[in-house]
Amino acid sequence: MKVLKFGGTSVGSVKNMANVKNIIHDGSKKVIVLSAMSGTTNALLSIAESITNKNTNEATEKINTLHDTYFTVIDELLVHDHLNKQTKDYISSVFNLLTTHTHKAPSALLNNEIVAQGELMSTYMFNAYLKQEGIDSTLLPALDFMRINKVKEPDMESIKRNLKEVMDRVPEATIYITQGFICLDDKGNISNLQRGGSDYTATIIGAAIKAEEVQIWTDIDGMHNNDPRYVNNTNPISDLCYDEAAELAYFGAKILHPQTVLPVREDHIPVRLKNTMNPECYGTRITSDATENGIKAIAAKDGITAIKIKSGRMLLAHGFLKKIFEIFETYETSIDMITTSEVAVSVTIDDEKNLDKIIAALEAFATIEVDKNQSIICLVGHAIVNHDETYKLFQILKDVKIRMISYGGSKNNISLLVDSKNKIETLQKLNDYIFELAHQ
Ligand SMILES: Nc1ncnc2c1ncn2[C@@H]1O[C@H](COP(=O)(O)OP(=O)(O)O)[C@@H](O)[C@H]1O
Ligand SMILES: N[C@@H](CC(=O)OP(=O)(O)O)C(=O)O
Repeated sequence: MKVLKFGGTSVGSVKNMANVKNIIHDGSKKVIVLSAMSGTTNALLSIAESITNKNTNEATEKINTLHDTYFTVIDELLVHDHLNKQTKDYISSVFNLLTTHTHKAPSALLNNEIVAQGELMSTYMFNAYLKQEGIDSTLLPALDFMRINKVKEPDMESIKRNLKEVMDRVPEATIYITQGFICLDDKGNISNLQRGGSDYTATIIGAAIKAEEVQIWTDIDGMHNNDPRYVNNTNPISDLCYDEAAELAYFGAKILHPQTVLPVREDHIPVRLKNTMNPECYGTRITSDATENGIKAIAAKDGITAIKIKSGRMLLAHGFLKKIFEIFETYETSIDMITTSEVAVSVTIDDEKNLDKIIAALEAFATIEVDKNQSIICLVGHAIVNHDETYKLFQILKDVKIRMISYGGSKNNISLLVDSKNKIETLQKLNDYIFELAHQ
């Protein structure tokens, strides 16, 4: 069985939902994972924010605007009277729930419940649409099987058990539809797999049912070799190995949630990235096979803070790095990049929540300099550190100010840290040097 995940754009308009219907309607048994319609998760987060700020009128206005958008889509999507009415009744119940939430005390749990409604609405609507089109499908509520544990990782044993149970209730179904992104936490409260988490839902399900393939359907022809939102002349990559895909996703390639490949790599389940608007295109295939050597793709991750820890006297004394790492461990902050010199260590973090406390603790034995608004630019490719063409990367140094370089941490990754205001220029220049000029 295959697992097919369709993202926000794929279910974001009636035209795209028709494309999804055509893609899935081939008679083979499959699990379909849907995200919320594009824009919905942001709208729900914004409603939650108004509630947190105790601005009930603002929250109500936002709820009403979103409600009208949904009713317009339903009228276009569902021309069958009964299905139109039934779906509007369900969507109204969701918006009534949101309205009751505007009078409740703000909390993280309430926010999670609000943000979960996007996937609940899209799956309900799409299931009704398939019924209207004469296609048999069955809704599998993700909250009946998707669980995370105390450390917010998927609880695979319980997911496997619960999923089997809910699927066994309807063994005759050909198309199972479920919600991406949402889950229950270890206490049974509604939670989620973080932004973009529907990709992760798909591979978790893929691993749980030992799927033959997981397909991530989106609005672009697969993983491009650079960020198409900022760079001209990017191209899709046909094949990636799990390591390469994991590095790119972690370092900002928005097309994939950072954890996507983790659940499936052990069982060698292939992941395909495909374009809902151009299904014939090959897309990208992610497997365990090593691919050709050399720089394959570039991604960038924003919101990075660099911390320079200077202490001439103690730096190379043994135990000094341990002391530094213990501080980051105490404040549950992970380090992305690290570079060292005779007199200083520089590290980067992407979570500033405990920055002040971390600085205070480090200042007890070192001088600290902090640079905010940095971006990590990550170059990925099988064995790139040893490749003949990798020297081209260093041509960038004559044009762009680089704050840190990480080379050799893994054979497949070279990372640069630049000021975020130089990110686009750096990405474009790397694209020109590495992918364009290389072929002239
Ligand atoms: N390296 C990359 N390759 C392809 N797309 C990328 C890359 N980096 C960023 N993107 C962006 O990711 C978008 C698709 O991801 P996302 O918005 O999460 O889709 P969906 O809503 O289908 O889940 C693309 O439209 C593209 O702008
Ligand atoms: N709806 C969630 C989960 C998700 O994966 O969405 P998308 O597939 O559109 O990236 C979000 O916006 O974060």
